[in-house]
Order: sequence, then structure tokens, then C-alpha cells
Amino acid sequence: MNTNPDLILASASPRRSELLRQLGVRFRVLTADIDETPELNEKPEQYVQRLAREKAQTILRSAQRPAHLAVLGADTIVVCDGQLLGKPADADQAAAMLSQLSAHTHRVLTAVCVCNDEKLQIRLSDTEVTFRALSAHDTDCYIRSGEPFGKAGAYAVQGLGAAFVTGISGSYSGVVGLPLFETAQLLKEFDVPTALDRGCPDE
Ligand SMILES: Cc1cn([C@H]2C[C@H](O)[C@@H](COP(=O)(O)OP(=O)(O)OP(=O)(O)O)O2)c(=O)[nH]c1=O
Repeated sequence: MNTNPDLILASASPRRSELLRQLGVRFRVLTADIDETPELNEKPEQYVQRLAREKAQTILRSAQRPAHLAVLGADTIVVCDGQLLGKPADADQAAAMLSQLSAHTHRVLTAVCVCNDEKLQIRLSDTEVTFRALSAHDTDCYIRSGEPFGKAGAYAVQGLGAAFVTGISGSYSGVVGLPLFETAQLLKEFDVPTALDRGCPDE
């Protein structure tokens, strides 16, 4: 959706592009590479919102951005037993994350930030996800599928990982990486049209 975009999506995540397309937003992707190291004593809610803001602001300040366009950045983390789980660096980390999630309820936090030259707004989506107990065979096969990599908490609810999920309370799209209710609200505040605002969806 590159012709006459109404928004810049500051994300390399194919899931975020897919979800934004679901709203019928006309956007262009520019990716922001930021340092994702948590600060000392930073709470998960603060961390995820800071990262979403930094992703959006990095692109807002970049020379590549067409001056009039608002920018959207987002970040997703998993919090289990008070511990923050990001994207696993390797198979061992993925196995450790999955064993932590097994037979537990965890939270998935996704922050969305939209900004332009005048203002910046952030929304936070907080969803509870419950996993069934995972066997060593489940974990091994799942890691070999490759799906855990590039995903916060080492799973994808929109993929094979759905077989582990017994329940969700909150925003499904937030777990996948972009909470669409909150996103649509933010876009309205920035006068970025969705297909609903245009009166009919893009074909
Ligand atoms: C929990 C969960 C996460 N994820 C993904 C969403 C995000 O892409 C990823 C979390 O990593 P993020 O650091 O939030 O995003 P990203 O590195 O993929 O992309 P960018 O920083 O360029 O925006 O985990 C799923 O796809 N499904 C899930 O069920």
C-alpha cells in the first residue's frame, strides 16, 4: 500500500503490516533500528511504551519521512511471573521461555505510539493468555518449526502456537502485535483514515 500513504508504519514486523491493512489504512513502511535494552528497574509497562515511542520518534526525526505524515510505532512483550520475555536469541532461550509459559497465565503488553510534528499519543493493550501444560516433545517440535523466533515470548498465537492457548482475555490483535481497537482510536485523533472513514474498504 505505497501509493499516496496517509501514515508511516515504523515497523519491520509483517504481522503489524498485515493488521494495519486489516483496518484499510494506506501506509508506507520505514524501519527503525533501536536499542531494546531495558533500563535499570524499568517496569514492563514503562519499557514497552518507551520502545514504541522510540521506534516512532526515530522515524519521525529521519530524513526519509515525508514531512506531513504521522508515524506509528509499536512494541510487544510477554510478562510471566513478573519476568519480561522478549524475542528469544536462540533455541535454548526459546525452550526456557516456553517452559516458563507452560501451564501458566501470562500477560502480553503491546504499546502503540502515533506522533507527528505537533503531538504524540500512546495506548497500551494488556491481555492475559493461558497456556496448557507443554511436554518436552511439544517444545522440541515447536522450536524446530522455527515459529518461536522473532516473536515475544517465543510463540505466535496466530500460528501453530495457538495449539497451546487455552484462553485469552483482552485483545487478540494486541497479542499478535498491534491492538486494532486502540490503533483505530489513535488514528482518528491524528485524522488518519481507515476504510470505515473512507466509506468503503479498499478492494
Ligand atoms: C506473543 C506474540 C508476539 N508476536 C510478535 C509480534 C512482534 O512482531 C514480535 C515482538 O517483537 P517487537 O520487538 O515488538 O517487534 P518486531 O521486532 O517484530 O518489529 P519492529 O520492532 O520492527 O516493530 O512478536 C506474534 O507475532 N505473535 C504472538 O502471539
